[in-house]
Amino acid sequence: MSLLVAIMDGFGLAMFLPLLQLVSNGSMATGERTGEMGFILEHIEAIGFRPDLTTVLLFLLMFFTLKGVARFGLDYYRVILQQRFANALRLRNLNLLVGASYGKFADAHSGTIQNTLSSEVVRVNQAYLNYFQLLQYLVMTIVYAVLAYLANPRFAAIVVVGGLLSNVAFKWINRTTRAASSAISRGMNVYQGLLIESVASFKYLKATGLLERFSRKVSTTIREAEAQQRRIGLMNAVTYAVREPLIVLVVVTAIFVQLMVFGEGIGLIILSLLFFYRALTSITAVQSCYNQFLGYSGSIGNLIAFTEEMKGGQEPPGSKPFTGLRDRIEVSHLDFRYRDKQVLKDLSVQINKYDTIGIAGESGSGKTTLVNLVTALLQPAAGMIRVDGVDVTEIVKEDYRRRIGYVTQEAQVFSGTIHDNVALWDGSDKNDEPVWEALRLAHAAEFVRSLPDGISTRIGINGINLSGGQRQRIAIARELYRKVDILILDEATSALDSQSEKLIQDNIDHLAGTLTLIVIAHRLSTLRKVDKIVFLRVGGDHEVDTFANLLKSSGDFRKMVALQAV
Ligand SMILES: Nc1ncnc2c1ncn2[C@@H]1O[C@H](COP(=O)(O)OP(=O)(O)OP(=O)(O)O)[C@@H](O)[C@H]1O
Repeated sequence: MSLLVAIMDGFGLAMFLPLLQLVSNGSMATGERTGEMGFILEHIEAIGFRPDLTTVLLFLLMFFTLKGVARFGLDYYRVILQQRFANALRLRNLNLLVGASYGKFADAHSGTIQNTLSSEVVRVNQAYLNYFQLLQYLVMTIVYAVLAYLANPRFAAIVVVGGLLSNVAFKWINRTTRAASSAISRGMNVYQGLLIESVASFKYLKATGLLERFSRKVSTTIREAEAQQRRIGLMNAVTYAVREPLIVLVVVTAIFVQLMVFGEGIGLIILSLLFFYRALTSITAVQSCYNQFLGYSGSIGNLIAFTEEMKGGQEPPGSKPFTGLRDRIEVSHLDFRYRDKQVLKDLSVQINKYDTIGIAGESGSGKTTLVNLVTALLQPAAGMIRVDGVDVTEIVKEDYRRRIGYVTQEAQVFSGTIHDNVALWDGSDKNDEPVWEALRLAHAAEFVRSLPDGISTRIGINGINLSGGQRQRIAIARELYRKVDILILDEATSALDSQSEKLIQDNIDHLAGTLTLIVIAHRLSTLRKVDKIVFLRVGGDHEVDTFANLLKSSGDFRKMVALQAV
């Protein structure tokens, strides 16, 4: 399409020569006086048109109309492609993020993820636009150069020389822009990270007066990025500013050489100059597109690095089907370490279907790590976890995890109504009963009923604030609604008052036997009735037994229970 735009434009411009001649002499010159471009007129005459003013004007109009049509197609198609490109980019990276292993995700910098998936995609899209505009202008430059060559080979040589000269001037500008662009991308990663952290820890930072210090760090990063952005702006401004004088310089030189040195006629000079002007405009457009492209090139590097990083950290989806827990989860001789820090050592425990298992131990002893291994979020260094006899790492992870409920320490509440939060937008808007049932089981029905809009009350961001205990009860209700096989309560009762904790405790007792429960608890009293307790110590030592037996056999356990009873 670029080719078509340039050719139609070239043909249209070529019509000015016979027009000039008609106006000044009353007749058209033919042969070498029109240069090699004479073939256009010859063809027009060959198809039966008289070489007069009307024909020339009509064809002039037609060529420029066709150019307009081609230009429309070109621009519109580019927008479509650009949109498609941006979407493909977003979806591909989103899929990579979804498929990434938990370990990879935990190691990644949240600012980088956020920045890459939001601003960097926009910047890369802009780079894409500049890149294709560059190609477009490059095609045009070639066409105009060819037309200029056809009109007068000598001029074509000057176009090439002019282009090469301007290239030297732009080289330095390009280098500076590229460096500034990389610096911006790096700065934006830091900025987004700081922003996320200050939003997540807003209450703490505000209450302790540390928000000031954080915001100072954020503003320094912003200022640095701004300085780099200014450099890019300066380079782009220079590119634009020197463009015109540079073209005029070449044009003036060309006129001078043509008139004074070669004694060329004015008509052909004007036609050649028109092509020159177009070719040089295209060349400088190529230059400025390239410089703008470089301005975003840091983001391309950033995005590619992110994509490669995520690609390298993809979780194998697993191949063995899973339709629900039938018999047991068997943890055998499990070893796990974070780099050189041993967390679990030779741990074996059998979790039968419908069992309730407690995991206890001091802070940092590996309770959460054990659960992450059971849910196959982490891979053991040695040993194995078998689910109904199948290695958990080989099971189709998605199917397996769909059967797992997880209530974490920071109970997840999403921005939406209570109904949305329990049913997670599963399309059951009309039917409230199963949601109420789950709320009842989680002992949340009563407080939900007292809310201004009941089950339709908005919570989370832009909604009402819930207490820590209420959030956890909503989170538990969500898992009960999903009818999972395995429910993991990770410190689920830590934010509850003793009355609510008793209710949840009752619920655990009530749920016990209806699904497989894994309860991580700081308060050992919660684990009094469980079938088995995995008692962990920092460094990997552990004991697995019932509450009563541990009281007898383990001095540490006894001490912890005694301390908590105080
Ligand atoms: N992604 C990680 N990289 C490196 N070390 C980690 C990582 N996650 C946890 N650890 C370390 O592994 C150890 C076990 O952590 P884990 O969160 O499993 O303990 P926990 O018993 O659940 O602790 P708490 O009761 O405080 O929640 C801790 O020393 C922790 O610092």
